[in-house]
Amino acid sequence: MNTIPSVHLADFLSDDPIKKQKFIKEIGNAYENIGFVALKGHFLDDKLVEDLYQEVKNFFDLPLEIKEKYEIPGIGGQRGYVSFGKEAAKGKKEGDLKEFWHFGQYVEDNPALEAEYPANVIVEELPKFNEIGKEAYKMLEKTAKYVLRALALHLGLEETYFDNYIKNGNSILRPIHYPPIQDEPKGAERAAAHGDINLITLLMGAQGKGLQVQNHNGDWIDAMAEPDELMINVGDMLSRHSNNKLKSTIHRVINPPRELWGTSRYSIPFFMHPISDMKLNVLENCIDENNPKQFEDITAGEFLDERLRDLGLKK
Ligand SMILES: O=C(O)CCC(=O)C(=O)O
Ligand SMILES: [Fe+2]
Repeated sequence: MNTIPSVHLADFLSDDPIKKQKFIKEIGNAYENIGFVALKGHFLDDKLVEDLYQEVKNFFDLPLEIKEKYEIPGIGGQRGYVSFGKEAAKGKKEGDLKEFWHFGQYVEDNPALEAEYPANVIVEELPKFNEIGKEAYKMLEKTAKYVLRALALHLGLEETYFDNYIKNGNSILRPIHYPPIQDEPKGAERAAAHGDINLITLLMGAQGKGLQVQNHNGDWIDAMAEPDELMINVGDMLSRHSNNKLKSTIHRVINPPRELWGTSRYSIPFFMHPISDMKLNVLENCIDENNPKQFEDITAGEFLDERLRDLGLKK
């Protein structure tokens, strides 16, 4: 596969069982091959998308000493600001050429989870940034819920299998700013090759060149979405759970050619995580003679901890 297939969520939400089945088949095939789809028909309207980009730009435009007020020690960068160069891809020593922000779950009716997660960080200078971030978080979470319902059916599970694991899940919305490049990056990239940690990722901002995905042959292919599409990919948690039936594909963000070094890139991934108690143990119906169990039993919380250490975000 050398292109990213495009699917429409309206098919899955349709009353017509043939359309619904078509969506499941298309996304299932895409995830068994390239691991990525571009999705139309998500729940973010144009105004929300526009406001979100504006607020994200406003935030990253703040002076560094203000942004640094919101960099909270001791929480593995899981909420608030993470400054330039802090995160390095697993196995890489050069930090990525990016700064980012994390909005976390807005827990409802669950004091235990509220106590477990770090609190969201509020930017005093930009009240609208906090509001719009929350609204986008909710709409992306809702979109992701339906995508996971389709994948549950594709995997031969109950349609609502994931619902209780993702309700109040440890999901994260991460606006990223890749600033203009000043000096020769010396081995550093905007985002070095990596697989995502979580169940699925919904990415806003893949409209310009930059994101590349590695196919079966090891070739890097450009992954670009239309203006009304989200790029959605499988993360390592879902790959483990499905015994790698669904593929968590390695991807990266390359540095622009020199004549474009002066431009920023903004992208906004939503990393859909379950609650930390979810067992990622390989599903029985994904194991057979030809596909023996490939992964050790582990919970989502344990797996996340391990990976935050690999990224240099947690000590
Ligand atoms: O900026 C992008 O387009 C992709 C970012 C990404 O892959 C990530 O943050 O995991
Ligand atoms: Fe990623």
